[in-house]
Amino acid sequence: MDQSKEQRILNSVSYNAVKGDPESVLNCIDKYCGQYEWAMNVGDEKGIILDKTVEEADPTVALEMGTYCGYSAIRIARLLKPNARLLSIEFNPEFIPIAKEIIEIAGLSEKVTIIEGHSQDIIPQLKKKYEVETLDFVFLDHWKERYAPDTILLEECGLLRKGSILLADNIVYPGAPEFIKYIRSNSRYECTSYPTFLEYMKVEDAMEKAVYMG
Ligand SMILES: O=C(NCCCCCn1ccc2cnccc21)c1cc(-c2ccc(F)cc2)cc(O)c1O
Ligand SMILES: [Mg+2]
Repeated sequence: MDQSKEQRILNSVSYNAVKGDPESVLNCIDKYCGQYEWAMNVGDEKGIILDKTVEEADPTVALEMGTYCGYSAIRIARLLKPNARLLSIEFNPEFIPIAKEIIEIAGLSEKVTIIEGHSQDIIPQLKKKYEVETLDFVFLDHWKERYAPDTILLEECGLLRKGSILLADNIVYPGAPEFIKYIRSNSRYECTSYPTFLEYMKVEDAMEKAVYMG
């Protein structure tokens, strides 16, 4: 059976990246997906917004929804302080071994825990099963129609604290209109929009930052 796009991305990283060097893994994926096969990594342009937001949050515990090949997990984990950790939820089982291998090549396996499942099932388990008190940073990059209900679920599970920072990808393309409606009309969030471009394309997109005020 011929290889998947995600396996070809792993091949390219495995062959071209410098082991233990997260920047070289990110550059390799961006080059491959920019030149050969588009893929839904947050990419190098939106990646800078992600970097800045992670640096602002300086999280001890971070959550990501939508692991895919591990690109944003590497972007986040490479900025984490010692003993800080990233939990990343992925529901598509075929992506998980590929993401694990790419994160391993970046030398960041100790900082990243990939959890297989649907966000709506995993979020309620984070406190007890994954020993999370509250989340300092959340990156939303999974099903766009789940951004709003999962944000509400994070609140209901007591996983957000005063100052928790949420960052959502794809606000314009593919779009997350229900999330925008919810978060911008909710006085408990301070929202900022970052107009940008879709990964590897000259197509407009945006990211939304929402700080939970408790
Ligand atoms: O769909 C996107 N991402 C989500 C993929 C599926 C996530 C599934 N999943 C993962 C964890 C998880 C937990 N619980 C439930 C479900 C879960 C996406 C799409 C595009 C895109 C596509 C086509 C196009 F022409 C232009 C743009 C660009 C992006 O940046 C994206 O992020
Ligand atoms: Mg995305």
